[in-house]
Amino acid sequence: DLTLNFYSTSCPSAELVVRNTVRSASNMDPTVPGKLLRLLFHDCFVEGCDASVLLQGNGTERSDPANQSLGGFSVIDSAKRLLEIFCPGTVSCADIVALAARDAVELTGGPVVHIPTGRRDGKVSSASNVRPNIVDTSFTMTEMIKLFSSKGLSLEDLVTLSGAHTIGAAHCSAFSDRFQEDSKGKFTFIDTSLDNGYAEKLMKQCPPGANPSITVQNDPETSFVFDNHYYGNLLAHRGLFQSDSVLFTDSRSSKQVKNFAEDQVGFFESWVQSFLKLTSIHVKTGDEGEIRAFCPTANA
Ligand code: HEM
Ligand SMILES: [Ca+2]
Ligand SMILES: [Ca+2]
Repeated sequence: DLTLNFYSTSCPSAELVVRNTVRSASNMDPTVPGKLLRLLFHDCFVEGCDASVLLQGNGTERSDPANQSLGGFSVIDSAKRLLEIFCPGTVSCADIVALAARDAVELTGGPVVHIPTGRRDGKVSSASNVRPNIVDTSFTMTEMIKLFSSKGLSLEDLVTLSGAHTIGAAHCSAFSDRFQEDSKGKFTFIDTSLDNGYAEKLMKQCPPGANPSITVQNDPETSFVFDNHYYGNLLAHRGLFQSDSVLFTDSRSSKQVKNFAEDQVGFFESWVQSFLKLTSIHVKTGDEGEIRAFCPTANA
């Protein structure tokens, strides 16, 4: 099992080193926290929270198109490099990913979460495991509930963890399925439930043929602050992805969305619980897996 302060004797500075690395990287590049938080999600949903998402090479998870827009790898590598100096062969990459995401939330104003550690690094990473385990923005509510429940996460966890979209950014391609090109080459929004002003703004930011590297902010007013503003957006019909909007349009979750929009403390309390569940999915402990020496490759 995971335990609080797993490294207290083997590597007392472990959590501090991760925190300082995340802090200085985020100070230099404010897009870092969003990247680290999403990296955790994509790690934990595929093979559990085991750093499988970090492995490089042909046919690994990282090579799957669904993972092309992930980032934050260099921050994890920097923390690992330091930890290998202080306490060689001790702190897993899986724990670094979880701690870094936890710190990213706290650094952007979100709740403090004390997470247990002791995760071991996996040796399996296969691109073919990515699609069946990662939610696509086109998923229906029922499909999302089903996938989350296969990870031990409830509908309430789904609504809470989607609140991660209060920070970070997305590429135009991530929501282009909500646009439609008419016969004159004019783009319109298919999804008429979307706020008009917001839809127009998005279409301006992502014109046809736009540079594929352009990103838009998930939560335009406070995209660098971990707050409950995301839920206010959903109420105002300004959810960026179809999978965000549906949380408010579906009667199974609309009440929770409304509650969180009105009550940031309630959202934060729920976040702590759901984040603990997310970071515990299928963890490897004891003598399972290994402690990698270098996060992008399994030990020889
Ligand atoms: C519930 C279904 C979810 C879907 C369909 C979804 C989908 C997406 C997509 C398409 C992007 C944009 C990626 C890009 O174009 O660069 C994104 C960004 C992001 N997602 Fe999610 N996501 C979901 C849940 C989550 C969860 C549970 C978390 C974490 C707890 C999360 C954290 C993030 C973050 C922080 C970003 C911003 C990344 C950045 O700034 O680079 N998402 N998500
Ligand atoms: Ca994994
Ligand atoms: Ca925000």
